[in-house]
Amino acid sequence: MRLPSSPSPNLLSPRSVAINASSPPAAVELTGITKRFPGVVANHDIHIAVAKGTVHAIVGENGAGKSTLMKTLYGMHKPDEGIIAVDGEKVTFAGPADAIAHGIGMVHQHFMLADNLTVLENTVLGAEKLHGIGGAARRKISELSDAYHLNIRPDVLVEDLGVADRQRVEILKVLYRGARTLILDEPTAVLVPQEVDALFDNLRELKSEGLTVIFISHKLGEVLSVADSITVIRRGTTVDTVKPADVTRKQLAELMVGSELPTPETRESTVTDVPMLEVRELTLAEHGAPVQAETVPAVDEPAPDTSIVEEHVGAGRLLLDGISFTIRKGEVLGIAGVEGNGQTELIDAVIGMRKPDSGVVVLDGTDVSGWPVRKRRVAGLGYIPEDRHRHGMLLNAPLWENRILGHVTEKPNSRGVLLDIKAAREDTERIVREYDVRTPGIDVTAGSLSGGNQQKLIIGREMSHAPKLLIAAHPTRGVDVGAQAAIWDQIREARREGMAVLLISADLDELIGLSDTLRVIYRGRLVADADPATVTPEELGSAMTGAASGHLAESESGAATDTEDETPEDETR
Ligand SMILES: Nc1ncnc2c1ncn2[C@@H]1O[C@H](COP(=O)(O)OP(=O)(O)OP(=O)(O)O)[C@@H](O)[C@H]1O
Repeated sequence: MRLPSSPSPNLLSPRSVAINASSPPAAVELTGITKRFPGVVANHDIHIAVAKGTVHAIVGENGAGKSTLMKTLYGMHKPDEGIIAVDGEKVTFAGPADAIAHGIGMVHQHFMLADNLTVLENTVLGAEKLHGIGGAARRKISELSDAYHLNIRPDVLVEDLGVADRQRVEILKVLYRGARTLILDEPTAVLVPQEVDALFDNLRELKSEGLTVIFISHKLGEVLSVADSITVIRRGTTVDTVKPADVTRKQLAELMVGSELPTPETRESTVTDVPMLEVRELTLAEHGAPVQAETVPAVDEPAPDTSIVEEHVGAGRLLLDGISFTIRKGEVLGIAGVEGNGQTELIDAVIGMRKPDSGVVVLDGTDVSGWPVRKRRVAGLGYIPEDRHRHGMLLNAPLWENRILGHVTEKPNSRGVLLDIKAAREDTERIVREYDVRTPGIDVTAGSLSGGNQQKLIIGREMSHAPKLLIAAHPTRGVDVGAQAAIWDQIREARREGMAVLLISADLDELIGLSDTLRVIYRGRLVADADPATVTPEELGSAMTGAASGHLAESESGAATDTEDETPEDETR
């Protein structure tokens, strides 16, 4: 074991936890787990003991082997070596059904809910034998919701729920199936700070009832605040299990990476006067329904009721309601908002995937409103998509083909009208090197990369074309702290050379740290703006829920103050 600085005497080695004979049996104990894939040892001699009634975090770099380990524990992979014990009993799982039968449940990062079904229907689906599909099931759901303060009603439609509620439905589904140990894969990645606090309250509630939670996270501050124990995995193996009180964030990061972390550079403004993207009065109504403007708080009205913050924009309402802004060369415009408030539609309209009902998109002085996606891409638009599995990658295709994706007609991928496979392959090798994509080679499928490494490949691809405008949706979601700092540096470097960036992120530290200008989107409208130099995540979070509007950074108390509505031209001070 090696701690980079000031080792603490209280650090527990994973083995010492595992063999402590006086403790009650661990909820879950993994001993000597090894899992190999072709060309990769994803897990090697893993030792973890998770004490009952605790929250146990698993941290590690992208590709360290966290998801593989959790999938093994959940019966999705069969370990090549090693023992899994649940409540002191050795078990083998042929599949997730076996894991569930032993009280182990998993909440995946990508929710697996059918939007058009109710909470009840989603919950009983595949588990009809437990409590049927009617009254008994409804009662059980209400009981669980009350017992763990999940605040979920059985008869609401999932499509009417916000992200945090959907996550609670996933947790409820797992509890409904009798889980006593819950595995959560990066549960906070999609949540705003207030929602993270609520989730952590739920986790504490579960813990106080004797349940056990194992969660994967890249957010070390959160890990330190909620976990009872933290296991660090590096390059496939457990390097340490520590108590949060015994390590600092920096020590934890260094345990993960095995070296000093890069320090982020200091900021200097590179914003020019040259508009790169001008968006004027973009309006988009939900398809097929009568258009009725959603009332949002006028800047001089009192703050609205925040109890409805997670309500999604409903039928017939405007998904985008007169959105106008300008991003200049060398400027990062960050847009903060609770997911589902128009961010996706805004990106779709700018990139050309969705046609707005009205409004104009001007890229580098040219009106591109009627242009298809491909033409906008060639004109200099780069795109880091929100959902890399749906838009950014072909999971079954090798890395080098994914490098070509979206840039078929551009250099180095093509020469004239012909594909230049050799050059594309060489360039993929370069991206793998420069962006530290951990992979056995460029011929493996993108689907076999860990989530963070997929993201690094997409960023490398998009940055390679030196876009004039980069649309970056959650660019570092699922990416470890070291890679996050590297990606931020890449974006800053390109910005210094004149790239404009439209940044959408649920990570408020990222938004504040990277943006030159900040706007808040709420129910399809830009309702507030803030100075990234002075605004706090809490102030921003509050504006995101519709509780504050206007210019956020001028109030001494930290609460928002109101300003006059602005014209598009003067919006990007
Ligand atoms: N099905 C698979 N086939 C081949 N290789 C795989 C497969 N699943 C994972 N791997 C490889 O195993 C290693 C560990 O991946 P894993 O997804 O467990 O990492 P992780 O720690 O969860 O990373 P991240 O933080 O990026 O999600 C990586 O090198 C990955 O490419």
